[in-house]
Amino acid sequence: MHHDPIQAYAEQHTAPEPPLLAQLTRETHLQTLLPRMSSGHVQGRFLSLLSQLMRPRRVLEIGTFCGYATLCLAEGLAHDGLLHTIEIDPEREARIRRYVTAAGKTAQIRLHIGAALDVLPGLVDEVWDLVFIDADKRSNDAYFEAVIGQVRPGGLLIVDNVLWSGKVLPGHEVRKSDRDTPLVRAFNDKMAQDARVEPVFLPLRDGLLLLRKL
Ligand SMILES: C[S@@+](CC[C@H](N)C(=O)[O-])C[C@H]1O[C@@H](n2cnc3c(N)ncnc32)[C@H](O)[C@@H]1O
Repeated sequence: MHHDPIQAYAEQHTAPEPPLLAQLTRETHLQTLLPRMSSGHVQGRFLSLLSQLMRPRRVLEIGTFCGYATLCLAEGLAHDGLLHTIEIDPEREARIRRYVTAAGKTAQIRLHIGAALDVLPGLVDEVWDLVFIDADKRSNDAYFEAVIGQVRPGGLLIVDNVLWSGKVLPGHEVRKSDRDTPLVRAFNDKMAQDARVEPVFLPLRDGLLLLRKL
């Protein structure tokens, strides 16, 4: 995890990872095939910071995986706040619930197992303060369009992996079989022009796109 010296330096000068999250990272590396999908130390503290600055009443996460970002985004919830998180893979459920319980957040975190576009219609009455889009990347636009009408003005959407390992850059040649890269690119380009949001593209880790709803 510390092969990149800039990453190591950033971690050493960021608030420490809470012990429960360090334990979740270890377990994710030992027990899952794609541990890199999980948010890590610096990105996690950044999500926590945004949550604590905003004090959101309603948070939505699309793509839970092991629940690392879920716990970070829940750190700043208002006293009556709720976080809804959606994960398609039922094999993730037991671990997520175990860590939500260990964090003492069972009353504040609602886990939905299912495909995001099937679950979201059941959440149409919510008004989102903070949304984290981090599921199948080719669907970024579908998730954005599904939720943008429910984000309050001044609310924030965060989209992860918008650098897509650098494959979005103009110089990168996209293989014919690669259906994701053109869609990640198209979504990023659309957001740079979209009058509904003010975008800030942060090259943190695999790229975080911050979108403030106007
Ligand atoms: C990058 S991981 C999420 C990481 C997590 N947000 C974090 O930062 O720690 C993406 C997750 O989205 C899930 N996923 C993929 N397609 C989905 C869909 N259509 N609906 C909901 N979840 C989906 C995958 O099973 C995977 O666990």
